Amino acid sequence: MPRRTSMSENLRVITTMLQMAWRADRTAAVLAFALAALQAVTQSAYGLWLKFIVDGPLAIGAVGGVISIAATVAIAYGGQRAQSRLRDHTRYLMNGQILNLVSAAPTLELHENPEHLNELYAFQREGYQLSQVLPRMIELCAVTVQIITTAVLMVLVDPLLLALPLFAVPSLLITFKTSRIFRESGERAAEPGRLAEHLVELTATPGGAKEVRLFRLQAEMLRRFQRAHQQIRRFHGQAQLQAAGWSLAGRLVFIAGYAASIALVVRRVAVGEATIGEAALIAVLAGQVLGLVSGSGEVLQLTIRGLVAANRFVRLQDLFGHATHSGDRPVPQRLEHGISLRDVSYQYDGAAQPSLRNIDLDLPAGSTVAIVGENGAGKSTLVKLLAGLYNPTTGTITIDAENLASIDRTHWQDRISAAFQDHARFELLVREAVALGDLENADNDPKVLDALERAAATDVLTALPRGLDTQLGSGWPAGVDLSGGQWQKLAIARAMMRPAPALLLLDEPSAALDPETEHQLFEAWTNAAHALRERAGTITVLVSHRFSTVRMADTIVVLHHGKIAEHGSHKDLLQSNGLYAELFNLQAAAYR
Ligand SMILES: Nc1ncnc2c1ncn2[C@@H]1O[C@H](COP(=O)(O)OP(=O)(O)OP(=O)(O)O)[C@@H](O)[C@H]1O
Repeated sequence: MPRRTSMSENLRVITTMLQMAWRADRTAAVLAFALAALQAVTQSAYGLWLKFIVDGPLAIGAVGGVISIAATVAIAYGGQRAQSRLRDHTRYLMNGQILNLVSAAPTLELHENPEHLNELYAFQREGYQLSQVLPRMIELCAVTVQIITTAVLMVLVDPLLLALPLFAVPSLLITFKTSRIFRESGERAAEPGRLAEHLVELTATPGGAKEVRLFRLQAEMLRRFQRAHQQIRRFHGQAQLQAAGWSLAGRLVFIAGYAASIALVVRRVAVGEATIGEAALIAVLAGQVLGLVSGSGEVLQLTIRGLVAANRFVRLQDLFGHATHSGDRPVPQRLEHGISLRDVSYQYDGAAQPSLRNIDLDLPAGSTVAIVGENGAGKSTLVKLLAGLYNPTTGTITIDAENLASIDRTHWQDRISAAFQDHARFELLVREAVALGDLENADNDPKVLDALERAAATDVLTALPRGLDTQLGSGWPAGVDLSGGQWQKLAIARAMMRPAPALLLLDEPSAALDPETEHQLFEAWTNAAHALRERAGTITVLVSHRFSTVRMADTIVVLHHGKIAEHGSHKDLLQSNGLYAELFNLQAAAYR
């Protein structure tokens, strides 16, 4: 449900936007506000200028006329340029801030909370309105300046003329009415609009395009697209007709007031109480009043819409800003003892029951640990807890006796390397996609090649047209797409970039590879981990469903419904003849 914002929240939003403008481009911000105010004054002064020319005291001549017009045009043009520069710079600054905030949060909880996701989604859709807030606020200031100067000039001629704006009030109210008509028609057109967008996307993306061709769906897609568009046009057409009727009625009321004002001034000129110049002044001002009153309504509405988006931005800032706080204790350079979990449970936000319960586990420094268990047993959740991507709901995780909750989370994550089954596909150059695993070595080709080798991914490289310089992703010029397994090998290579992490997490990173390759990879990693035992005390954690690989680990942890069913070496677990022995024998029998 949309929540109401308080006055102090609105004030904070406005201050944030003004600070943002100042930081984005202070010259453009000052110019935009100053020139808008100047433009408002010159517009009102135009009538005054006309009066003095008609009544004679002002003789500016042709040169003076040209200079005044040129100055007016320069002010208007300069103001527009400053506003659009300010809008662009603020938008970049804000998008950068959102990206920074969202990715700076060390845990994933906010990314999985539906309420926060809706907030983020709505912001992404409305974000463009944010760039309208400042220009609208500037316009609002300008309109206010113009209303005041216009009112002062009118009072000077005849205080009765102040009644004219009252005739413009129906037009102002009608602006609110018509914008409601358009908003409602927009809401009704949203569903066919989304459908039309979805149909275009389906035919344009490789996955959809394949099926559209094979099932010969082109004509059907076009028919559905046209039907959706007819609906959209009908909604918009009805709204436009209704709005036009209302606007006409409002204008007729104003025209009656306008005619009465002119008649009033003409009568005063006839009886010698006013000059012809004053009549010209009122004709100009009265014409501007309608534009001012109905225009300020429109600007006000756009400002409100922009402020709603700005409010969301401030809330996201609070939400993600708050989530970035973590402890400040350092991570030991070398793991001496290892990682311990004591009575750790984890329940996802909104989940009916915990995904992990009362986990007690020691991962000694320098060891290799395999985690096995059926789908949904809690393996990935355990991996993410170790990575500090979630905080345990209860219980503690300690790193060499230091509680993970008091360790600086970003430093801990700097000391981890990881590869996941649902890895990211970075559509960059191959070199960059791998080197992201250790930005300090982004330009170090020998390190990138070494990481590719340790990921058994050199075959991916040799098949690519430009080696490390190949652009990934077929949607980019000269870009190439890779198979699922090849993408996975690059993700593993990324994890291999950090030479001596404290923790190497491998969550089914080789599920798309054949069992033989996975076996060889884990064998190499186990040897490397043992070699690193003295230097870094690296703990290697592997999640896999393949028992031929898992058996190599020093410790195997068997998870069952979120609990540790048993743990120990392959030999010990086979001897104890529990769940592990049962699963191992089942898989071995299937391979025989
Ligand atoms: N983001 C989430 N929100 C809510 N529940 C989740 C979330 N992620 C996982 N779960 C639930 O937590 C439980 C453990 O999931 P987890 O991904 O850790 O299992 P897993 O052992 O890695 O499974 P798999 O072998 O299928 O990858 C499951 O019941 C799952 O439905």
